[in-house]
Amino acid sequence: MLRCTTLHPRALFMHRAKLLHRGVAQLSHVKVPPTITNEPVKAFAKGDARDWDLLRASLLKFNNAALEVPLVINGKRIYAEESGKGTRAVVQQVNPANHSQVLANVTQASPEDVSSAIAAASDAKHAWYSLPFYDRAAVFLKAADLISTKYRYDMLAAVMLGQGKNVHQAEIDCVAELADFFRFNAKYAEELYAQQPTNGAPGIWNSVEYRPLEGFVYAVSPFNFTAIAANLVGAPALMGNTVIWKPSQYATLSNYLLYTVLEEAGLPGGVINFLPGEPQQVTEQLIASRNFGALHYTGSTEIFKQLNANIQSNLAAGVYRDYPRIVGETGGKNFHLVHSSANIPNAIFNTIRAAFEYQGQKCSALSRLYLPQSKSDEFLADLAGTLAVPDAKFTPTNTSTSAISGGDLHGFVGPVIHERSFDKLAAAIDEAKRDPELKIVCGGNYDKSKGFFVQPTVIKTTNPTHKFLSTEFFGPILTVYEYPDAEYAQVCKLIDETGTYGLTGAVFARDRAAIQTANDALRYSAGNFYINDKCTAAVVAQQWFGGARMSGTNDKAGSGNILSRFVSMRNTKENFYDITGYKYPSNYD
Ligand SMILES: NC(=O)c1ccc[n+]([C@@H]2O[C@H](COP(=O)([O-])OP(=O)(O)OC[C@H]3O[C@@H](n4cnc5c(N)ncnc54)[C@H](O)[C@@H]3O)[C@@H](O)[C@H]2O)c1
Ligand SMILES: N[C@@H](CCC=O)C(=O)O
Repeated sequence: MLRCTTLHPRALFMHRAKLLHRGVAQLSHVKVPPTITNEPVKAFAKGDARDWDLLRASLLKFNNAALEVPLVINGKRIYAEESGKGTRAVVQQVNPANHSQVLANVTQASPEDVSSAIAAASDAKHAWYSLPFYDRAAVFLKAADLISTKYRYDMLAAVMLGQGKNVHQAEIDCVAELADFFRFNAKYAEELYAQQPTNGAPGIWNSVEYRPLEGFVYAVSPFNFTAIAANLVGAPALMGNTVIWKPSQYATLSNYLLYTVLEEAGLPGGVINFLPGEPQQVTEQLIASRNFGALHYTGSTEIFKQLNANIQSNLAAGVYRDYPRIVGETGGKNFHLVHSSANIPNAIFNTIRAAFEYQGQKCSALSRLYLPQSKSDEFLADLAGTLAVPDAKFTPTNTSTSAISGGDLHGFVGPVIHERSFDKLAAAIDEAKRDPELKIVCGGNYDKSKGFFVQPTVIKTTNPTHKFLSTEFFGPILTVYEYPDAEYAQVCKLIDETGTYGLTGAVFARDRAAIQTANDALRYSAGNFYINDKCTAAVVAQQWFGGARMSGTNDKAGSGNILSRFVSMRNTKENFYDITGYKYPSNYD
């Protein structure tokens, strides 16, 4: 393996690419570091003064001035004011806890920029996939280390301010899960490449090459997890693909920071092209390209369905060279099922975390709860009582991120992401106040005067098929249905048949027969099923994540499986024996 560490990353990349064209020697079978393990989550407990100080310094940095965020195409930064390539709009990202604070002015891609990104992805392709795997993996392994060390507090601050997370939620996302994706993907890629044909014949050598897809990968990321954005771009790029990345307008600050970290880690220009822009316009243009090879999407179900339809229609019209791969993880209506044998305090605390941490804005968030009638009154009274303590109480001026610049960083809940979401949630709460089949157990307030705050709200319904039990609100609203204890098996069936999603779910019980009944009846109701644990917080490499039905293609982020969606295998057979005639033994005179 040739090492040349004194060159600038781009120069190093070009140098290595040239060597490859000349046939540089491969002198060892390099393995990914044996130390790969889950990144430890920092606690930010009361005594962790150094961590808090570093975090405050980073928060101040972003609080002081709005960042100008450019497009990055072929490694070149393009700002709105540059002339010569069409007109470009600018969109602002604001702090959802304080919507008068602008955090970033984000340049939006013009149609000419989209064309340039397609060309850049195509131009960078050969040199990138020709690099030894060791070199591609090194970029992502180094980026993971930069995130967990040098840029840890900046990443946390960007996510807390821009995406409305408290420090714990930011830690498990933009540090731990993000670093885990980059590190474990390298390990899984190595395992995938090692898979070779196992049978052979004398004189024959078979091998399989895991080619990147021939076209570019289009990555569309959601606002809620920076780690997911990292995996959406990182998984295909690691496998030798080039990527065009359209980040969410509500997460651009942290996403751009991630891009710059990847650059510092040695990512060559053109491999990942950072392309914020008007979603529909950018997408229509990209998926109309003959070079479109795959969609790697995470976001809402309706948009994914529409993208599927548009891609299939282009396919039928003969637009593409290949059948595009479509990998998408989408919405959920996740459940907790509590059996009468459950440890009730455990179920209550897990329910609060699953429904209300990060304001219910996780695809995995709990939003429907099924309680046995015998335990329901006790459960709901304790739940409401726990939510009423000052920490979790709805007071917009002292919730965690609402007062970030003022210094109160220790709350449990924060704002929802934007006004559209706030309005939708407020309308749902108002509807609950009017609907005779619904009763608000606790919560029910909202306020957008300063930030987009919705109080954690628990709503009881008497109707087992009420639309509140099947609609994804993506916010801190939990709907509860009380079932007769004797109808446990029927309620499993009810859960399975309510709604269109199949993402996450949990059963709480001590009785093993009850656990088994749920396990069996809910086999297709959740791609991630939990027993006596909350339905959120899957960890890379531990709980492989994703759901089926209308929750996505279930390719399992955090596992090696997803990498196989971004390669197209080529089998090579080499024959060491020459033949001396064309006839077979059976062809005799
Ligand atoms: N299953 C999972 O792993 C998972 C993980 C995170 C989020 N989600 C889901 O994501 C949703 C919340 O995230 P969000 O609010 O960012 O979702 P969203 O659907 O509003 O946006 C997702 C992405 O799609 C883009 N987009 C919007 N309109 C588009 C269009 N017409 N064409 C192409 N792209 C378009 C957005 O700009 C963004 O980049 C929820 O439904 C949640 O369940 C799922
Ligand atoms: N790993 C996260 C993914 C959340 C998606 O939005 C979880 O399982 O809660």
